[in-house]
Amino acid sequence: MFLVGLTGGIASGKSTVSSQLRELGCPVIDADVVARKVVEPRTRAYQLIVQNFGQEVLLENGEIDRQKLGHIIFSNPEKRRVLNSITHPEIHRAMFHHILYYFIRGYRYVVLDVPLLFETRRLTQLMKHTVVVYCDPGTQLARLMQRDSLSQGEAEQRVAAQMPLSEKRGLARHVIENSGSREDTHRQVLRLHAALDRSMEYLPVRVIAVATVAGLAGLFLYTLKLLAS
Ligand SMILES: CC(C)(COP(=O)(O)OP(=O)(O)OC[C@H]1O[C@@H](n2cnc3c(N)ncnc32)[C@H](O)[C@@H]1O)[C@@H](O)C(=O)NCCC(=O)NCCS
Ligand SMILES: Nc1ncnc2c1ncn2[C@@H]1O[C@H](COP(=O)(O)OP(=O)(O)OP(=O)(O)O)[C@@H](O)[C@H]1O
Repeated sequence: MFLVGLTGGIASGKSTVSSQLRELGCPVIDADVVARKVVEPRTRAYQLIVQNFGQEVLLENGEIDRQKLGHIIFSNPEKRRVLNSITHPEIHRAMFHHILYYFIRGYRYVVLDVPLLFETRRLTQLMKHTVVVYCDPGTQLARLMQRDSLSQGEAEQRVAAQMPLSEKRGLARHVIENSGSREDTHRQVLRLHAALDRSMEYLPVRVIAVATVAGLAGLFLYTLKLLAS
């Protein structure tokens, strides 16, 4: 089995691409969904968030007020670092369990939709394929402002909280250009899907080498035995 890291910038179109991949039958693990699960009330991360950010980041029903916490961490790098240090280990652990589930079910590869993939070197090293969903800065800002009802300043702050998208594009093995229409993106997703299906990288090179040598040795011994009899 091999892992495919799908990443990009905030609102660059990762969810759009990952849902198209899901429709094609690919298993996808969405880090944003996992991140919501690991901070549910009574979890370890939840308790640490309340300890570090106070009761004021809770809604009346006791859940985390994501909007409020978002406003705090996107305008303060130190607070963002604290939240990341609480949530990221839990997110990675939960994602590992999801990967194991797909491995046991016999999937050849799994797509991990992780916004901060390249910001986490350890995670990047586990990926056989990396895919960046790119869109131009103007389109990214406009889509972010519209989707999350943010002012231009707030949207710019959120974009600035991540590695520049142009830099991520330079690090990726595959790039999906999502500044145009969804149909245009879908055509690229079909090509990516075909490339992943063709990829033989799930076969560990060492296993193939050992199997080949063992096969050749067996054939050699068998031939010797035939000649001797
Ligand atoms: C700040 C929180 C509460 C805001 O929640 P909200 O529901 O409004 O947004 P959501 O979780 O859907 O995230 C939207 C996007 O924001 C960006 N983003 C989220 N967290 C971060 C972060 N710590 N640093 C930079 N960008 C981030 C990502 O591009 C993500 O796709 C939430 O994002 C969070 O708990 N973040 C910390 C965990 C994390 O790093 N998640 C990203 C996946 S690894
Ligand atoms: N090709 C496209 N044409 C028009 N709108 C698009 C296109 N791709 C994405 N969008 C819209 O842009 C917004 C951001 O897209 P999406 O949610 O897929 O991004 P994302 O990278 O998953 O965002 P985030 O990381 O912030 O959760 C959404 O409102 C989506 O509907």
